[in-house]
Order: sequence, then C-alpha cells, then structure tokens
Amino acid sequence: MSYVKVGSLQVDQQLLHFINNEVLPGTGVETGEFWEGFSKIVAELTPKNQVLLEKRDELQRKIDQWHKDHSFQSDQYKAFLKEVGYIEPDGEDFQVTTENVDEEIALQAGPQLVVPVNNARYAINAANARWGSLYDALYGTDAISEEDGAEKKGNYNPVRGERVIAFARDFLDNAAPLEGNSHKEAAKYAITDGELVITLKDGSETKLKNKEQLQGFRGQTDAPSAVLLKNNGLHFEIQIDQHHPIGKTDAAGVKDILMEAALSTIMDCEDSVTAVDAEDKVLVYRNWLGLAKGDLSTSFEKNGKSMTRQMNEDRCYTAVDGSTFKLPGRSLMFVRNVGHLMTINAVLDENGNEVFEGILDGIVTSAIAKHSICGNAKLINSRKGSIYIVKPKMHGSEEVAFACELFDRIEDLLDLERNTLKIGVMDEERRTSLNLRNCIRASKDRIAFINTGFLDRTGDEIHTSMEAGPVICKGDIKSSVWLSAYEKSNVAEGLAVGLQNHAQIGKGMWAMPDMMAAMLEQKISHVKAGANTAWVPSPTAAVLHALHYHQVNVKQVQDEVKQTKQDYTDDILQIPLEKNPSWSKEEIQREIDNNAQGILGYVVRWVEQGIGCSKVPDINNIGLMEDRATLRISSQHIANWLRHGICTEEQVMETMKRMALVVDKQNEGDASYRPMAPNYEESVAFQAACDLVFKGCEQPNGYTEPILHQRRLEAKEKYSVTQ
Ligand SMILES: CC(=O)SCCNC(=O)CCNC(=O)[C@H](O)C(C)(C)COP(=O)(O)OP(=O)(O)OC[C@H]1O[C@@H](n2cnc3c(N)ncnc32)[C@H](O)[C@@H]1OP(=O)(O)O
Ligand SMILES: O=CC(=O)O
Ligand SMILES: [Mg+2]
Repeated sequence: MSYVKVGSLQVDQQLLHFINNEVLPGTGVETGEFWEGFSKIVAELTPKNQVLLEKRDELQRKIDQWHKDHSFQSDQYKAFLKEVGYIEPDGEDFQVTTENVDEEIALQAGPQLVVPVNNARYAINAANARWGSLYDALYGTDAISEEDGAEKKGNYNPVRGERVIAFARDFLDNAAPLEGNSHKEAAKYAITDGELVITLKDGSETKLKNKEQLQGFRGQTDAPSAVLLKNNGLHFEIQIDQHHPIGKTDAAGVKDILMEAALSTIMDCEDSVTAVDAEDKVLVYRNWLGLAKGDLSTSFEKNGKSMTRQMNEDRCYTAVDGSTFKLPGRSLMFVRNVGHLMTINAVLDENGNEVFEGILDGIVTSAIAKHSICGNAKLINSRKGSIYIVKPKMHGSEEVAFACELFDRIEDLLDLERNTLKIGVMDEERRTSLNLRNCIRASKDRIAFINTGFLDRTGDEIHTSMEAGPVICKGDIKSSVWLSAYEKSNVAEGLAVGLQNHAQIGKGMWAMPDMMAAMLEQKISHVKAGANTAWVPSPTAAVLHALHYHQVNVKQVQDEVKQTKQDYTDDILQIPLEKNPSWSKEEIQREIDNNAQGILGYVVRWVEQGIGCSKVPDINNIGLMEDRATLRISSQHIANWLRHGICTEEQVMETMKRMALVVDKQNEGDASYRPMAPNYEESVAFQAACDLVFKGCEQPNGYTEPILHQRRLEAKEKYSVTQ
C-alpha cells in the first residue's frame, strides 16, 4: 500500500485518486471538505463502532457461560437473555414514515436479484434483468423436463420448444385470461377500439376477461409487435414476429413472452465479493459508479463472438389512447455495504489504524450514488431521488441506530436532504430477529426493506448457541422450529409497523441456481408468506420466480397476515440441538464430507482467485451457490461438532485433505487454479479452510471475514496475484 497523508488520515493513493478524480467531480462536494468531513466521521464514529462490537463479544461470552452453567430450560433462558439485554425491552408503538420510496419497492411485488458488483459483466446483466425472456428461461433450464424427447440438444429441439410454448400459453391463460377461451387457440392479436382482440384459430374473436389488463403495445394496432399486459402489478409483453424462427411456427406469430422480472437488484459489496484492500475496493466502487451514472459497459467473448454489454434504456410503448409512455428498462438498484465488523487498510485513521470498512463503504457508495440523483446520470435509477443502501449483519437496534447515525452524517457531508439514504435492514442475526420491531423503530424514517437472510441467520444460530450442545444436521435445520418462526415473525412484525406500501418485506436466496424446477415448486411459499420480494441468484431465476407473483396477490396475503397477532419469541428461541445424538459413523462422515467439500470449494476460489461467489458442487453433485454466509454455516457446523466431540480433529483433518483432492479434481479444467493437494501446508486456501473450521468457535459471531481477508492478503502477497 502506498499512502498519501490527507489531513489526519492516510489514504491509499489509488483510492484517493479514484475518489478525487472520478467520484467527487460533479457531486458539488469539494475534495477538501470531503476529506475533512470524512476524517471527522471516522474520528467520532469509530469509538462507537468499537463499543458495539465489544457488546457483541460480551453478550456471546455471557451466553456461552450460561450454557456451560445450565441445562436448557426455556423460561430461565429467556429471562437471562432479557436480563443481559440480548432481548431488548419493548418500546412505544409506532408506524414507519419513510418517504420518496420508488414504486418497485413500495407498491410492486416481484423478484430481487443479487449480484457481485465487482463483476461488471454480471452486474450490467443484473441491471438489465428487469425484463427477461420466458421462453429462454424455460428452454434453458430444468423448468421443462427433458423427458420424452425434450432434451436440450442441437441448436433447437422442436419437441422441447413445443413444451415451452405450451407452458407459456398456460401462463397467459392464468395471468391474462380470455373470455371463455384459451390463448392456445390464438391466431392473431390486434388492438381494436382500445381493446385487445384475439382472433382464434376457428376464425371467431374473443377478448380479455379484464380489459384493463391491456396497458399498451408496440407496432401497428392491427399487427402489434408487442402487446403489453399487467397482472398483480407486474407487466409482461406478448412479443409477435411472424418472421422470427419461433414466431413463424406459431399460429399467432408469438415469438416470446417478455416478463417484467427483477424489479430490484442488490449490487453487492458484501458477501458475494472479495475486497480486502484498496485495489479491490476501487474495482467495486468503480463499477458502482458506472452503474449509478448509467454508463457502465464491458466487452467480453461469448460463444466465440466478442460483445459489448451496456445498461438498457427504458422501454417505449403506445397507450390505447394513442399517447406514448415508457416503463423502466432497468432494475431499481440497491447497493449492499459491508456490516459493522471489518476494518480495511485502504484508509488509516489519525492513529494509524485501519478504518471501519462499513464507514468507508457508506461514505463512498453514497457519494457515488449522488450522481444518480443530481442530474449527472445517463440513466435514472431512483425516480424518487432516493439512494438505497442495504446494511447487513447488524445485531439489535443499537447497531441499526448506529447505521442511521452514519447515514445522517453522510447526508450532511454530501449535502443530501435528510433521509435521502434509505436503509435495507437484513434481519439475519438472532439479536435482530428477536428485536426486529426496535430495529425498525431505530430506522423508521429511512427503512426501505427488511429481509430474512436465512443463510447468515443460520450461521448465527449455530454460533450463538455453540456451548449449548451439538446442532442437528445442516439439511435438517431448514425444517426446524426457530427458522419457521423467524420467517413468520419477520413478515408479521414488518406489517405491524406499517411496511406495506412503504418498504419491502423480503425473503432469502434460492441457493441452487441450476434447479429451477424445484424453485418453481418451492419459492412460491415466499410469496404466500406475504413477502413482496425474495432473492434470486440469476436473471433466469428472476424470470421464473416472477411467475409466482402472477399466481399470488401479495397485498391480499399481507392483509390476511395483518389480522393475525402472534408472539413468535419462544419458538425463535428453540435452539436446533440434537438432544440424544445417535448418528451412525457413516452419517457423521457424510455430513462432515459435505461441509468440508463446500468450504474448500468456495474458499479456494475466494482466497486464491478473488472470486466471492461461486457455484460449488455438493456431495450429490448439485451446484450450490456458495458465498460467505453459506461458508459461515458450514464452518460453524463442523466447529460445533468438533466442540461437542461428534467428530475428532484427526477425522476432520483427514476429511479436509480428502475433500481437497475432490475439489482439485473439480477445478482441473481451470488453468489458473492452484491445487491444494498434496502440499497442504503450502496452500494458503487449504490453511484458510482449516482455520475456519478449527478456529471456528473463536471467530466473532462465527464470521468468516477475518480469516478470509487475512488469508487473501497473504495469497496476494505470496503469489503476487491481481484480480
Ligand atoms: C447469503 C447471501 O448473501 S446471497 C447473496 C450473494 N449471492 C449472490 O449474489 C449470487 C449471485 N449469483 C452469482 O454470482 C452466480 O449466479 C453464481 C456464482 C451463483 C453462478 O454463476 P455461474 O456459474 O457463472 O452461472 P451460470 O454459468 O449458470 O450463468 C452465467 C450467466 O448468467 C449470468 N448471471 C449469473 N448470475 C447472475 C447474476 N446474479 N446477475 C446477473 N447475471 C448473472 C451471467 O452474466 C452469465 O451470462 P453471460 O454469459 O451472458 O454474461
Ligand atoms: O444475506 C443473506 C443471507 O442469507 O445471509
Ligand atoms: Mg447475509
């Protein structure tokens, strides 16, 4: 690192140059006042941040001790948690008052995509994933089975194509039903006297059951190239082109259904990226800058062709009265900052200490986002002039209040109106779940979402109760009492304080990116639970998950949930322990194998290649999305079983070595891959994975960041790698 002294701070030269020359110009904020304000915020908020972290550790120590001293009894346990302040006292009733929230968040219900922001190719794709092809999503995935001649073979398999078209016609019949007929019979779509008229194959005509669903069209009234419809607040286009290879096989010339899909996207600076120094942070921030200004573009090779990707324009339509209008062409973007835990060497404070990364992220990502609301952007993100920041991994309401204090200070520094910065609160730590109402109260003027991040939440569940006993197998945790209570409580609490029409109530990630049939079957439960958004890992998943919002009217579900008043605390406190462990040797080994494989498969790419989110095959060869939160679960799970003697250190080490061979084999096609075996001692990645497991109990709240960052820095140094 090469630092430049700026007032009382030392700032890495690259970062300084980037901020002074690329971020600040055009924001109306002078470099001098920016750095002066920056150093004041650092000086005043650093001690508060430290106190919050100390409180985490202190509570964890007390909880560990309690479990050592007591056999579990829920009443005593709850009283203890209240006594130490882990469960906070209730506050006054309130309703949230957030203003200037975009429709995508306040009113519409639909998928939320997450993407590592340091990957420009994926990030632009994500911004553009507001709209996506239903035919492609069905044809390209297991949403349509390959049975009976419908394999994905050659350029185009007409048998498969027929199934895709039949599926899509069923969708149309459900989402835009006709008066007594089926879209399967359509031979022509036209706009006549302001209505959609469908000529059927037998020559008769029919109309939409609800003519209000027709929003507009493109092309000519008697031969539209697109018919725009709306259902449950989400749009879709029937795209027509008689000359298109698919359209010409269709009686009505339908070539595709274009779905409004990812209403919003989280541009992630956190768990899906590796950013450990100024060089990495500049890459993250520069992409966010391009996204905020709407001018990010990137060129790459795909299928032997070079292509350039940039952000889409808004979409133009003709309304039925002949006027023209536009719909947003891009997903509404949030940026996810890191949490309160980590520090980073990109900036040193007046005492020469690394600054908190969350403070750095808050200031820089907000300064960048100011371009998107002060007239500098080629494409608009928020039509309401808001900036959306997701704040992860906060424990309890004091930490949320601290984030809001930071946001106040940033608004003052950047001359932004109060509450321009909206906050998305991840409900992903146990202390936040138990005190969610207080957490929302602490952010009631700026809250734009709450979201159950069940992956981190599971990691925290294991770590918090590390001393209580061995946890059940990882797969079984999904059906445990606390998890279901936590999910229900989140929706109920959010609705009770008025999030409906103000903010999103979101649900977690679908972590099996290739298993779209299973997603179609299962992820509708998120919508049925009253969530108006839920996370998907890819644009394709966004298109398919959008189907669920056409099937269920979320507002109606929320209105029903609002009627039920239930306190879920006792169930949330049910720790997923195996009271009488009776696993066979094989069952234990299988569990450790699976966890070890996931850990190694993810960590090796993180530490050695700087890849923060990857698809790693599990023991059944199913590619799972692994990120830092899934790593937290797997590493804490093994640490817990070691702690309680379910397995031994020797056994785990043998497993890690054996699984390293498996992972090396899985990566053998990657020329830049550095195998872990047989020189395990030499492999920084292998050592990182071992640290995560063998030192798992002592990691703060079971987080993986401290070890990953340290080992990635070591690997960068050792192998002199750059991203
Ligand atoms: C607990 C939590 O915090 S969850 C949040 C963190 N997790 C995430 O952000 C997951 C984001 N998803 C991803 O990073 C990826 O989908 C992965 C790593 C899971 C899988 O990546 P890959 O193996 O490369 O995916 P796959 O080969 O199936 O698809 C690649 C294509 O899909 C696109 N794609 C995949 N994921 C995304 C995404 N999240 N956003 C935009 N585009 C995406 C790529 O751009 C690429 O298309 P292109 O060639 O036209 O550019
Ligand atoms: O951030 C999401 C999670 O599940 O953790
Ligand atoms: Mg998380």
